[in-house]
Amino acid sequence: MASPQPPHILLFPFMSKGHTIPLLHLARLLLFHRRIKLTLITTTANRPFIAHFLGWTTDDPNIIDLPFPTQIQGIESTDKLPSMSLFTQFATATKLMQPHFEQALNKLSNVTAIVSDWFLSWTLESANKFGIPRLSFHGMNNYVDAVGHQVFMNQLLSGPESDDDLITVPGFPWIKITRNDYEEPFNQRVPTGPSIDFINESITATANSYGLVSNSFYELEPLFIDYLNRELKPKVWCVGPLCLAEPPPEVEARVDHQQQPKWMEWLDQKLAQECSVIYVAFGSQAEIWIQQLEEISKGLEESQVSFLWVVRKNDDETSVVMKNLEERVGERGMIVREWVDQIEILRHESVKGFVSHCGWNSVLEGICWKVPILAWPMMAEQHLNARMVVEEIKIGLRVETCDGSVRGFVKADGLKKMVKELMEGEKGKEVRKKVEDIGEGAKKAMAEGGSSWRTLNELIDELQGVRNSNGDTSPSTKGNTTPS
Ligand SMILES: O=c1ccn([C@@H]2O[C@H](COP(=O)(O)OP(=O)(O)O[C@H]3O[C@H](CO)[C@@H](O)[C@H](O)[C@H]3O)[C@@H](O)[C@H]2O)c(=O)[nH]1
Repeated sequence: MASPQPPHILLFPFMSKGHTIPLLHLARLLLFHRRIKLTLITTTANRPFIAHFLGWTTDDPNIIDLPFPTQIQGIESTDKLPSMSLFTQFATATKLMQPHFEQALNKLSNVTAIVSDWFLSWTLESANKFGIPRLSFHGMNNYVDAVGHQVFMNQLLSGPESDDDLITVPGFPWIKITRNDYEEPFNQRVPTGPSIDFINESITATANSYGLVSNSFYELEPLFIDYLNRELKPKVWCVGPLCLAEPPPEVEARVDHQQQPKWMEWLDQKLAQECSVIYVAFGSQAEIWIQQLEEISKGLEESQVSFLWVVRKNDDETSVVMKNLEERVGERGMIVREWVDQIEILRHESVKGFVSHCGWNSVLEGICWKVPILAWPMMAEQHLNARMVVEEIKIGLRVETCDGSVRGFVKADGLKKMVKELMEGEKGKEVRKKVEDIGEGAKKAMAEGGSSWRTLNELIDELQGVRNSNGDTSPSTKGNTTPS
C-alpha cells in the first residue's frame, strides 16, 4: 500500500499587516513545528515580506504571487493607503484576483485545504470548484463575534438610545455596549452601504466554509467560543496565540547578526538604569489627527515616564510635533518613525506598559509578553476589543476621554493620569498580575499538549481524513478556469 501523502496546505493572507502577520505565524507553526508542505498565495509587492518572514529566498517556488488589481494607485497593502476611507474599495478589488487564483490552483496538486483570510470571501467559490475544503482565517477574537451576533440578532443598535447610552447584551447580561462601540456605518439604525455588503459577504462565506481558524486560545474566552460553536457555523478552531510560534533558525540567525536598531539599544540603556518604559503604538492602520498627536506628546512629556513611541504618520506637521517633543524630553523618550519588530520590543524586560489601539494582534502580543495595556481604541472592532481587555479579561485600563464617550478626544491630562496609574498605581498592579496569569495560560495553550497545540493537530488529522475520503484532486479532475 502506498504511504499516505503528507498534508499540503495553501495559505492566502489578506494584504494588510494585521491580517498577514498572524497567518505567517501559523505558517511558521505548520512548516517548522509540524513539517507540513505549504504554498503561500500573495501579490507581487507582498512577496518579499512573506519570504523574509519565513526565512525563504524571495524566489522560493512555494510562494505564488498573483497580479493585484491596479484600481488603487498600485498599492498592495492597506498600511500604504493614503486614507482608510479607501479600505472597502481596496478589499473589494481583490475579487478581480479570482481567475488568477484559480489558474494557480489548477497547477497545484494534492492541496489538502485552503486557509484564506475571512476578507477573501470569494476564495470559497474557488475552493468549492476544486473540491478543496476552505477554512476562513479570522484574526479577531471570539468575544467580538459572539457579542456582535447578539447585537445583530436582538437589533440592539436600532433603538432610541443615544450613541453613548449603555445597552445590555441579553445573551451576556454583564456586558454593556454602546452604539459608539461600532463605527460608521455599522452603528446606524439600518446599516447599508458597500462596507456593510463587504462584511456580510465575508460573514456568509465564513459560515459556508469548512471551519474558522481563530487566533485565540480556549482558556481565554471559553464562554464566547462555546457560544459560537453552539449558535453558529462553522466550527471554531482556536490555535493561538499564533505570535508564540518561534521563528525559523534562519530568521533567528539573521536577527543575531544584524546591528541592533537604535530603539533596542535605548531599551537596553533603560534596563541598565532600572527605568520602566511604556511602549506606545497604534498598529499599522490607525489614522491620528494632528491635534490628538499634540495631546499625546504633551501627556507623555508630563507623565514623567520613559516612553518609546512608534509614530506612523510621516508628514511635515507631525515631524514638527515630534522634533519639539524630542527636544523637551531628551533621553527620557524615544520616537521611532519606521517599522519596528513589535514583539522584540514587548519582550524587552524594561517594557512594563503598552498604550495600544487594541488591534487583536497587539492585545495578544501584550498578553504573551505579560505587558498590561492602556486601551485606546481607534477604529474597526477595537472598541469592543478594549471592552474585552478592560472589562472581561481585565488585563488593562482605559485612557480617559474628555467627554466620557468611548470615541471622545483624549487630552494630555487624561493620558498622563492613566499612564501613571498603569505604571505606578494600584489598578496598574491588579492588571499586571492578571496579564501575568493569562500570559502563562497562553504559553500552556501553545505548548506541546496544550489546548491550541491539540486543536491544530486535530484539525490537520481531520483535513487529512477528508482528503483521503475525497480521493486525490489531480489537475485533470479540477475546475477548468482561465483568467479573463
Ligand atoms: O511597526 C510595526 C507596526 C506593527 N507591527 C505588527 O503589526 C501587527 C499589527 O496588528 P494589530 O495590532 O492587530 O493592528 P492593526 O494593524 O491595526 O490590525 C488590523 O487587524 C487586526 C486583526 O484583524 C484587527 O484587530 C485590527 O482592528 C485591525 O486594525 C502586530 O502584529 C504588530 O506587532 C510591527 O511589528 N511593527
